[in-house]
Amino acid sequence: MGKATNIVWHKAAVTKQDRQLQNGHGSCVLWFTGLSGSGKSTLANAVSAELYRRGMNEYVLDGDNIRHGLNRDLGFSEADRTENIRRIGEVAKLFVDSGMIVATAFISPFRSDRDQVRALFEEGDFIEVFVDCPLAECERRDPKQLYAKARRGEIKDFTGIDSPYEPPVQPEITIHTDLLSVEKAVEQIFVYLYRKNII
Ligand SMILES: Nc1ncnc2c1ncn2[C@@H]1O[C@H](COP(=O)(O)OS(=O)(=O)O)[C@@H](OP(=O)(O)O)[C@H]1O
Ligand SMILES: Nc1ncnc2c1ncn2[C@@H]1O[C@H](COP(=O)(O)OP(=O)(O)O)[C@@H](O)[C@H]1O
Repeated sequence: MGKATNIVWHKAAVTKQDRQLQNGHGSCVLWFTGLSGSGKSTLANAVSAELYRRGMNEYVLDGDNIRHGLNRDLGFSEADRTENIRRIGEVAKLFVDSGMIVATAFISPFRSDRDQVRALFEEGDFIEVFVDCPLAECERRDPKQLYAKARRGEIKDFTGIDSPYEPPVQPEITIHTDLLSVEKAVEQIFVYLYRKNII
């Protein structure tokens, strides 16, 4: 429950359906979740670039970037990660309402937080994409050298090392990035979007 009282929802003159009709495609959130280095940002951006190339309305919300602005007041405690994901869920909902296909790239390690976000959306609008990659491979990639720092004890509460990651139970899409190329993974996501008549 929010803190404010005496607020009344204002119905918009232009609806999500109006925008989808004008755009010629549906809107949804592709919610990429997985360990650091699993490939969330790479895939979110690759999908987004291909949607853009085909003339569709898309946007990427990325953990590292959002934490520089909107969520700069949040750290990596359990409570802060929960608040981080709650806010992004609300932002993603606005994007979906605006008729966009939005790709989010957040570790979002807690199942209950992801389920809370799912509950904000209409059936079918929330597409959980599990970027499944073994910790050993993420650590081998270590694109930002963060695992190395975490192993040396220079970063505390690092996901997969000393902070938990709860894998999705029934994600709409699972991508094994240790086995599949980026191109094939993008193809897999496009097949899903076509099959669901979103694009
Ligand atoms: N302690 C700790 N644990 C995990 N990740 C850390 C941490 N400290 C910094 N980073 C960097 O922050 C990125 C994760 O931010 P997110 O907003 O996606 O995290 S969360 O969803 O709130 O758990 C994450 O980005 P990705 O590597 O792209 O996942 C890291 O670069
Ligand atoms: N099949 C793949 N899918 C996604 N990323 C891959 C794949 N194979 C190798 N990589 C590499 O793994 C790293 C993943 O980093 P990034 O996308 O930033 O992950 P995350 O956003 O999950 O932290 C990149 O350097 C990327 O080039």
